Amino acid sequence: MLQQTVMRGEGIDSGTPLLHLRGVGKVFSNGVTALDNVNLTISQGDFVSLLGPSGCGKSTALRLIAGLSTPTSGALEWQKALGDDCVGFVFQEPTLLPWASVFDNVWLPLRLRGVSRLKATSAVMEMLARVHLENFADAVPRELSGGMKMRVSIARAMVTKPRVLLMDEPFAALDEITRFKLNNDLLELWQQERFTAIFVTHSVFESVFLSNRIVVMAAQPGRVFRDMAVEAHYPRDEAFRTSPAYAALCRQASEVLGAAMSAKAEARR
Ligand SMILES: Nc1ncnc2c1ncn2[C@@H]1O[C@H](COP(=O)(O)OP(=O)(O)OP(=O)(O)O)[C@@H](O)[C@H]1O
Repeated sequence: MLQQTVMRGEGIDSGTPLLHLRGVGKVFSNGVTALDNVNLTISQGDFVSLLGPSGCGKSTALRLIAGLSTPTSGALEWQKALGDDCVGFVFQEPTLLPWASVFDNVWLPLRLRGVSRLKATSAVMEMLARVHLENFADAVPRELSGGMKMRVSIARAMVTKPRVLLMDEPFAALDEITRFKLNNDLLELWQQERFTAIFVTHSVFESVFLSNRIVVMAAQPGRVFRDMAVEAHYPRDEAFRTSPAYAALCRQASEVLGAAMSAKAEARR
């Protein structure tokens, strides 16, 4: 099994299946087959990236996993029923309430569950500390950089301690240096909190840096092209980012992505 070959950080509970996608398909009413016969198992504690060209169904897959959409064929099977708080979602845009403070933005999911501001204080401040924003609780979004806004968005998604964090190209709009920092912070958070991460990206470099598995997808129809293990130890840091091992893994993933894109071209002929 793939997960057995993956080297993980100390104490992360991985390898137990959490979610199976069995023959999952999604055909939209306009006739587009966004996903065709997707078979995938996500294990507890995985950091899985969905990598592929535009239109290969990455966001559609994430929306199905989030329960925001239903498959037109096949089924998603969770090993244990997930409660309402068990899935967090981070989008490409941070989508913060512009008039509310950082604290109040992060409090929002707890507030919607009836938790008072006072009772939420320790959870909110703990989450802000985890994303290195404990000194910005009273700031409003316009006072923050793009990277800080995204940190708030991650803190808001994590404040309910979800078991699964779904991220749809959360760092795509950020400059490269900010993106590197947020990649580091996200990995640190993942190792501390031990959630399962499913991360959509177009970036080979980001997927290799973050993930223990990369699901490379092909388009037309959207499908899984290759499920690759990223065989590198956590924690991963700047030394890893500049290592020959990282470069070799990026080259390997680029080659698979290239093959997935040619598979698309062949399917068109
Ligand atoms: N609601 C919808 N109705 C009709 N077609 C849709 C809908 N949502 C997505 N599609 C189509 O399904 C296919 C897969 O879309 P999806 O957004 O999942 O791909 P993606 O890999 O996330 O793309 P990108 O990387 O560009 O965001 C595309 O051809 C898209 O146009």
